[in-house]
Amino acid sequence: MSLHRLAATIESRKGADPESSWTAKLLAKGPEKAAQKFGEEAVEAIVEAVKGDRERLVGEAADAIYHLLVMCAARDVTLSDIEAELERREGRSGIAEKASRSDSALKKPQSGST
Ligand SMILES: N=c1c2ncn([C@@H]3O[C@H](COP(=O)(O)OP(=O)(O)OP(=O)(O)O)[C@@H](O)[C@H]3O)c2ncn1[C@@H]1O[C@H](COP(=O)(O)O)[C@@H](O)[C@H]1O
Repeated sequence: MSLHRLAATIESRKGADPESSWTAKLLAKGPEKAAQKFGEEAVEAIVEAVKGDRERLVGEAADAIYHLLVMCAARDVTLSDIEAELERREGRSGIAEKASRSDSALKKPQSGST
């Protein structure tokens, strides 16, 4: 299933019957619960990555991505919003981005300094 199909399914579950849909049930519990579930699933993926179990990591990564999208949907952040942010960053190395952040931190006056 493509991420866009998954995101559209999640969106369609807003207001659906929580008895028939896990997504609707989770969304009905609010953004905090969705965030908690994403945290749990992310930790499970981390555990499998550290252990090096490739097959289980695939499963946990899928759970984590699904729960990340539900958490974002609960705050009305769409996959398109995330893609737009990724596109904005495209072509800019993470190393250059980090360097520009530490440059600006150096230029920033320290709090309490005169
Ligand atoms: N990708 C997923 C997906 N990944 C994980 N899950 C569910 O997420 C839940 C999390 O598992 P847990 O073991 O943590 O759940 P739990 O222990 O019952 O939860 P707690 O009581 O601990 O809170 C399980 O019930 C999984 O089935 C998912 N549920 C749905 N989807 C996708 O979303 C679509 C719509 O699903 P429904 O909204 O259920 O129709 C499906 O067709 C899938 O494509």
